[in-house]
Amino acid sequence: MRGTVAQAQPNGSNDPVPLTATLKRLAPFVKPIFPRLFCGFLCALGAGIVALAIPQVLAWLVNVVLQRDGAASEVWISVGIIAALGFVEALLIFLRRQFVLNPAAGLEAQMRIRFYKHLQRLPVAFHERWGSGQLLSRSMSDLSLLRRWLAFGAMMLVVETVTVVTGLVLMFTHSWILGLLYLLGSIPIAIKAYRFRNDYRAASRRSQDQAGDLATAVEESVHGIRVIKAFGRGPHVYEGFNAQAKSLQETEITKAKTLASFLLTVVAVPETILGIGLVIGLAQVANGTLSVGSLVAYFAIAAVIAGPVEGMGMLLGMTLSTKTALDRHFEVMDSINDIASPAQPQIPAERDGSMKLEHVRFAYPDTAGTHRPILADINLEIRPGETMALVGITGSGKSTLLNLVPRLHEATAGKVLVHGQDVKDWDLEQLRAEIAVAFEDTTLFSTSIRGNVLLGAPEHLDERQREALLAEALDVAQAQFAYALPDGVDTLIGEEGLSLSGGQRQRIALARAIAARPSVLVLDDPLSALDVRTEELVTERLRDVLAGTTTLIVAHRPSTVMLADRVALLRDGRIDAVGSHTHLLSTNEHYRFVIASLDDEEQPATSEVSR
Ligand SMILES: Nc1ncnc2c1ncn2[C@@H]1O[C@H](COP(=O)(O)OP(=O)(O)OP(=O)(O)O)[C@@H](O)[C@H]1O
Repeated sequence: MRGTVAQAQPNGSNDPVPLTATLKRLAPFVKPIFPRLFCGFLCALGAGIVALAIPQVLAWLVNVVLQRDGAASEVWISVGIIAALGFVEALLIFLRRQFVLNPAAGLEAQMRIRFYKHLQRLPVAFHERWGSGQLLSRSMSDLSLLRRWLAFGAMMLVVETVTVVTGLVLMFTHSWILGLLYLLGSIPIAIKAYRFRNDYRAASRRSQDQAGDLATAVEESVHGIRVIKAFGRGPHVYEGFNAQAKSLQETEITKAKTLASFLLTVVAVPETILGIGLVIGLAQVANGTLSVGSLVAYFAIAAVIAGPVEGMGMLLGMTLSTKTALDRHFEVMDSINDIASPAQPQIPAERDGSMKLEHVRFAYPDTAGTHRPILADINLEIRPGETMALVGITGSGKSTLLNLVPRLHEATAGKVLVHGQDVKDWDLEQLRAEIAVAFEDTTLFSTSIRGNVLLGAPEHLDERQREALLAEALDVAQAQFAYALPDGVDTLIGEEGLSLSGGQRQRIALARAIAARPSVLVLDDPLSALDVRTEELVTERLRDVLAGTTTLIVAHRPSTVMLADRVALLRDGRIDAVGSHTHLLSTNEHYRFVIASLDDEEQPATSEVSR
């Protein structure tokens, strides 16, 4: 199982980034949409102010109109003004939505695309370390949270603060004693808010990380459903998932309790203050120091700002969750892509088809320094147009070596040369266009057979040429079964090609490598899932195709070895011997051992060994 978030980014929750630093990083994204957000903010502010104006009209109605038995028309005017203010408030709320929704959704999409692009660029080593669920939750739910906060949370937090402050000022204008009383209530709220901020931020980080790990668990169990079922591990996997889901549930409950406890303070303190205020206010009215209208207005203002006061707790929680989401987003965006094109890529003098490894050393990043390097000192030359088989015992580093050629991993030391030029000096895209790869563990995409096979096909080809290429690749890979599928080569294959058999998937993947028309082919045991007869047919056709292509092929079967012009034997991180199959068989003890352990008794090579 890939690393959980704790392994992936150890600084996660222990080294919180200050809020201002996070917002500063968001600023360049917000800048282009700021005018619209600001208009939305003004509308929201206007709506808040209009809401506060209603109690003023109410005070006037009670103090002036009703006190002097005003005409019915004056009462109707007051009612009309209140209704109009209500309408204006609703209109402003509508306009706020109109101003902010589109830009916020646009920003979310833009950041998501940038995130995806960055993920595509990050090296394989990064993806091996990070759980897919973590990346999924960071690209989906974290950015949705940001959109909601921008479109609503951020501006409402400001607007509601302004509303509360304005309300307080208005309270002071009606009665400074009652205003001061209400203001005193903010002291316990501020103390509570400080504690809430710390507790909620920690819980929010934990819950978002746990949700990511849970998504990884779902992804892995869906992906590995066949293995789980076949080994009857359903209950075990369920228990593991259950434990993870419970941990998340507990964190969510902690989060909810933290918020609830804060909201309790936010609601209870003003309510208590209002109770005390009522007693003081009535006493003031009784001794004539406060008008009835002002007392009514005071309570109407309190009713208007009760919502914002309460809402500020929720909005503060939302702000903290969004900050966590942004920190999680930037953690991925800050991951350094250490396998990139050089500043000034070079073009090889001649595309001679050669491939060479000179004193290549490689250790996986997480084992570097603790283990012997997987590849200690590799020296290997593959001549132009030659097919070289790479054999070695399991775990000797064959796949690792192959990954160094298209720079899926970077050699720790030494040089890998393609067409005589160090792969580090190539433009990465050009290098990878030059090399086609087929892995034993095939990955197909949820699109048509045609889409999968022509994935790396040269872009300059016209429709007719592409069709011809598709037909040839399917033919060489013995994947004609594709034509018999319900929609032929346009048949959509399920996620990761699960609707195909292992052998069929391998043949499609092989066809994909062939259709890329590479000058260098890197094949990691691409025939392992084929039956002997099909392998024979593929091998026969592949031999023609490989004739002009420099090929490095990892072989687990003698029949694959037979494809090669020469064989390289990998042992203890070094190339132990290079030569023809028969030469190595007769001269190298370890080669005989490796070949004897390969899994194919039917093939001539094995018979040779056994003879
Ligand atoms: N991402 C990784 N991080 C750390 N170690 C790894 C990683 N991938 C492979 N290894 C280790 O590197 C060694 C070589 O693995 P590799 O897959 O290259 O061997 P191989 O010769 O291709 O094996 P096989 O014949 O079984 O396919 C193994 O010990 C493996 O555990």
